[in-house]
Amino acid sequence: MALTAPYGFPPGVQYLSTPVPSRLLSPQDRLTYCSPCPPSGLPNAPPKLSIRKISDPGHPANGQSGLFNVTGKPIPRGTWLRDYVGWVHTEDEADLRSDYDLSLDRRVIRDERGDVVRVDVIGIDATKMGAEARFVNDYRGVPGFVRPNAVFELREWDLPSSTKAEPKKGIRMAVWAGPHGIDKGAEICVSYGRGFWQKRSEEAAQV
Ligand SMILES: C[S@@+](CC[C@H](N)C(=O)[O-])C[C@H]1O[C@@H](n2cnc3c(N)ncnc32)[C@H](O)[C@@H]1O
Repeated sequence: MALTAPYGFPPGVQYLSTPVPSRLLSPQDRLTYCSPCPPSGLPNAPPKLSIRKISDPGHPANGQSGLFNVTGKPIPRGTWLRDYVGWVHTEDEADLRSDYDLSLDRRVIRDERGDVVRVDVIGIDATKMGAEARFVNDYRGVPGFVRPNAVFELREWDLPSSTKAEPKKGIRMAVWAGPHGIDKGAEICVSYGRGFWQKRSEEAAQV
């Protein structure tokens, strides 16, 4: 069944409910990061959010879009808001210029002595495909914000094939209401981390 994209979702971007794996992802990683999550696997019912065009010259993302709380009331702290879905890929496939790519998971691979052999990074890019969470802006410079009101954090649930002897988890990167909750009508803003903006200013200096 074709999914209906929410109002404000760009027609050129594929609307997803479930992350799409790169062909280079291992069968195990596909299962972990790209299995569909049934409604019973969600931490709470999805609160009503809306993608809105920003038309405030004082907003640093003026002219772009953002994601807003339209539940008509504050959203309590710790509420699950949305999963960050997109194209799930290996580190080598990361598009370093992407505005929608984030690190989904890091796995430390050790040898039999316990020494670190390498760290595998799994990324998720919502440039060409994604859902509402791709519209979450960074709080820096946004009028009224002194700190983010939401956070990125992993969540997991038991896959249907999971047993006590062999537990199997599905994992998603998700956006959650921060420790002070989200005010009625407020934009949902996270921190992308200083690294994101540092990289930006280095790129701008090279132009
Ligand atoms: C994941 S997208 C966020 C959604 C984006 N506003 C849109 O309409 O598609 C990340 C991009 O949003 C913009 N952005 C987000 N937060 C910002 C901020 N605090 N200041 C300036 N630009 C911001 C930057 O262009 C950044 O590369």
